[in-house]
Amino acid sequence: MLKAAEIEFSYDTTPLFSKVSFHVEKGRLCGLFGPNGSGKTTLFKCCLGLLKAKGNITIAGREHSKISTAAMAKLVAYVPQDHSSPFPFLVREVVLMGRAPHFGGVFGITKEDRERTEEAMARLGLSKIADKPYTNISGGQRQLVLIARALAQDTPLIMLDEPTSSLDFKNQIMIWKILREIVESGKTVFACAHDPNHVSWFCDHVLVMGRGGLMAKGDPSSILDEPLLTRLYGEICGIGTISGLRMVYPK
Ligand SMILES: Nc1ncnc2c1ncn2[C@@H]1O[C@H](COP(=O)(O)OP(=O)(O)OP(=O)(O)O)[C@@H](O)[C@H]1O
Repeated sequence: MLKAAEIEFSYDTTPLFSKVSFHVEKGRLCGLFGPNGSGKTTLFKCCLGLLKAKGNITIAGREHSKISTAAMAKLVAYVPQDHSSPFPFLVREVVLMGRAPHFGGVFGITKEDRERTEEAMARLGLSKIADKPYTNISGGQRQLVLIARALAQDTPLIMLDEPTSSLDFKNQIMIWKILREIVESGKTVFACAHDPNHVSWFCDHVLVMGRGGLMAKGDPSSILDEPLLTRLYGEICGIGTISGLRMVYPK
């Protein structure tokens, strides 16, 4: 679904990362894991064409630089790490914006657009705050609204940058379960995550960013082992099993 070959990007004279190659396969949930500042958001922005990288990126078999903005909006939904709006749009209006790539010319907003908006809000438990201004809700609620907007956009690929960073425990698990349902319906999800447990519990595949590029990729439970976590964070992580569930815990 998303293929990157030999990607290199620099903000200044020194590359932040180079030789980054990976494949996010269709119908899979791929995690992007790595320490603060390792370049995960930057790599996402390169994949989305928001930053220009060296190398080759294809989405759904099409070379990324040749995809128009309108076509890209039907292919990929992006949930940024944080977002604020200067305008007091209602929650419902922000979610409806996800439908913009589907608005039908003179027909404008259709019944289907409105139904998909209501469905996405209901799925994320937002219906009760649908008429509240987006500027007057909490950071966690804003994060849920952006995820709802991406679901309403109904694209084959969804990219989420730390989608659960502002959420309480219940909502974190709800989001990961929804992401699983999405991939089980045939769509593809690529998500940055900081919690190794979330990655190993919910992702099919993981890419690990280290200093200068990718340091590992593959099956999360075997890749995120103690030696790798020690290389990333020092000697702070142990790995055990509780009720059959693999658990990374602080030593
Ligand atoms: N616009 C920018 N100009 C210059 N340097 C930048 C810019 N944006 C990010 N950086 C630098 O690039 C590096 C990677 O940043 P990036 O946000 O991609 O990391 P990240 O892995 O997503 O981090 P985090 O986990 O903290 O969100 C950091 O050192 C950051 O300071």
